[in-house]
Amino acid sequence: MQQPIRIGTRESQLALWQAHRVQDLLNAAGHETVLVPIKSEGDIDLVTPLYEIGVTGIFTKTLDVALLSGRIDIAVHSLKDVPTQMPKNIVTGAVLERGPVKDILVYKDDVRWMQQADFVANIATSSTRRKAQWLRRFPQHQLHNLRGNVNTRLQKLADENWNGAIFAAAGLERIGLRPANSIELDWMLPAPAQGAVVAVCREDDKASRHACSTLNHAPTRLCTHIERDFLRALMGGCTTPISAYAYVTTNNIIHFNGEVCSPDGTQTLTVALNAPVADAYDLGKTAADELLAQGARDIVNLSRNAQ
Ligand SMILES: NCc1[nH]cc(CCC(=O)O)c1CC(=O)O
Repeated sequence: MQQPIRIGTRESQLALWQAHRVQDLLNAAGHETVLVPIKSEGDIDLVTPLYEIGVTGIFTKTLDVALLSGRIDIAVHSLKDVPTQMPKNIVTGAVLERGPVKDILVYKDDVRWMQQADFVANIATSSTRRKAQWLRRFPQHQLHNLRGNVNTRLQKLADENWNGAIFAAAGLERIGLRPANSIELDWMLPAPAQGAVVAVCREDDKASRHACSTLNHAPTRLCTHIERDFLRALMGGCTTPISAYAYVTTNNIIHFNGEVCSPDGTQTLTVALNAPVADAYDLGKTAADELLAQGARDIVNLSRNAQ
């Protein structure tokens, strides 16, 4: 008898939702599955050599270790948390159809202050990308750090005397926690691969890779590939304000928007390109080359020095 496919997930509510989604899709395709929640960090023996072979992502490391050691067969991640360089021997099994892509502001009371040029709002986010774009638009505002999973962050916002906090719409909507007091930040360019979920497999595990392949959404995979290529080429550690969004229109054209920003929001370079789907695979790289030719390296280095 075949063993059920073991799907590894972190234990946060959002991570569990995403892993259940992968499980439902695999079950619908006729596979037996079991969820394996894995405590992140600390409670697992992280063997040094695994880091040396490139397991680096702070959010994804623990699951990748479990995958490489054979404890699970598939690991489910938010693709935006996955380092652009995948660990050795780990490959993409499927990128699911993308959910909501944009960032939202969850606010207290109201947001009339957004129209008041002299109002000093207190806004919480730990993302350098969100900080930079917010300061570019509202240079007088005060920004505050806000860490933890989305549940923790919502609670902190309720407890603190802030005017609002920034979240990915996908994270809150998936678990049904997007408050009525929230607005989409349509002017904010999202993080590369925001709103996309990936299932990764061991490279040599043909059965799991084959099972995953039916879950793959080709347009999402291509768009997020382009966005992540852009990020990789600009290299950008995870602390650099780099944003990217690619989407397909009905005439099979991919539209790409990318941006690199200084941490204080005063310097920005943007690029907008499009190409037919069939020719778009290297669009992210092309876009990054365009920004590098405009001096993007200097802006990226500002983030390095700011850390
Ligand atoms: N950085 C943490 C993280 N990773 C993925 C999501 C949400 C889901 C997604 O963007 O795909 C979040 C929360 C957030 O950014 O508010």
